[in-house]
Amino acid sequence: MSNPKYNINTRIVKVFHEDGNQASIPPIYQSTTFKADSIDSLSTNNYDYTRSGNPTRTTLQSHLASIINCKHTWVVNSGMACLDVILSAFLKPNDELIAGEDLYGGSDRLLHFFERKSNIKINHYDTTNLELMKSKITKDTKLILLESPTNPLINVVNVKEITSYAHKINPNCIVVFDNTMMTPLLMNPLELGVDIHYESATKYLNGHHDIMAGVLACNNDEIAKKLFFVINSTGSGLAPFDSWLLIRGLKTLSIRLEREQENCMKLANYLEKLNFKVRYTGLKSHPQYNLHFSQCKGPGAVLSFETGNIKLSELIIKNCKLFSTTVSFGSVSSLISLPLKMSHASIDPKVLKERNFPQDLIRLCVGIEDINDLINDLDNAIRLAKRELNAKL
Ligand SMILES: Cc1ncc(COP(=O)(O)O)c(C=O)c1O
Ligand SMILES: N[C@@H](CCSC[C@H](N)C(=O)O)C(=O)O
Repeated sequence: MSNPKYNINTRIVKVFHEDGNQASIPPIYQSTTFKADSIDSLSTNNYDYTRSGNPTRTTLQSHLASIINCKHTWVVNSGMACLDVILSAFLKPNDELIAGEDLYGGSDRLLHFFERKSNIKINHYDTTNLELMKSKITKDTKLILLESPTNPLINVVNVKEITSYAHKINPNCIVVFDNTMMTPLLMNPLELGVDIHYESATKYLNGHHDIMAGVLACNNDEIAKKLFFVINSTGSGLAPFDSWLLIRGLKTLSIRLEREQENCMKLANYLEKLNFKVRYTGLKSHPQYNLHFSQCKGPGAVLSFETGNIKLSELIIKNCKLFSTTVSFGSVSSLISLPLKMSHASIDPKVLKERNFPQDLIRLCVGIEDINDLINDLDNAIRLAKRELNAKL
């Protein structure tokens, strides 16, 4: 277990490492092989091949264990690789899995790939409905995948209640939590009882949209071993240079998030005043505001809003200049997107319709820019969009 002596804001900056040369910053071990001491042993520090382990990756993993305050972490080459490793490690044909109805599009796509390929039974339910969840979890439920707040509908799930109920019904049920939206600074899913916490480090943890990475965390030795087996066997461990960049990016996580949340809150208030239906856990109008703050320390910096008209939404996005039109979130710069056609386009349109996915939903991922510039950009885009829409009528 990591040393909890320092507070989290100190732990994210203080990287412990030893390289033999007293380098202040952990070096990049850009080497695939490590010389063995003899044919019967590995190198002095137990490395032989970077797929199995690399000192830069080890430094990052220990650093993340200290931030998350957990026993084991593994870093892999994307958030989706985390889910792939988990499903490969724990599911076999005919196993039953429960997941949310509005989980991230890429997760939905991967689950259904496993369903077709390995005959896993996947049931999607409204994970925000605790009673419904309790009625669906059985002793045959092998794995539950939760996300909160969900991307992009910003629904909140009662993680502690669902997890303890699942463990009561089936002590071997693995509850997995995707913490990409919150990061370890705002939420600690392992403390809420989940078995595996994973997140896309491509987002907030790295924060600069220049690497893909994923983090897996757990406290159970057996689970950690099974995860490592797949990572080592398939070679999904994060490369040394990307590990080094992630160590660097992590150091500013706290101050980035602070500013991003502050900006996001102001944008949410601005949009709510314009009478858009705004989904943001920082707003008292969010129906699960209290639940969210009972399990998280902050609202995060992703909001979504409905304009009531898909054309209007498209025109708003088109007219933004400072907000880039792109998928992803968690970067220092602000982004705008239409999830239906972008991040969630991998879900069958028929399924999205069945799940009442709002077609006009705009997602904002808020960065650290000056808030006045962000509000002006959006204000200008909304004004131009309304004018263009009226001209077309
Ligand atoms: C909530 C969530 N989980 C997982 C992922 C997957 O992460 P990555 O893109 O790093 O594979 C994403 C986005 O891609 C996401 O939004
Ligand atoms: N074309 C990509 C889309 C990635 S979406 C990335 C991110 N999670 C988001 O929510 O914006 C794909 O096919 O996965």
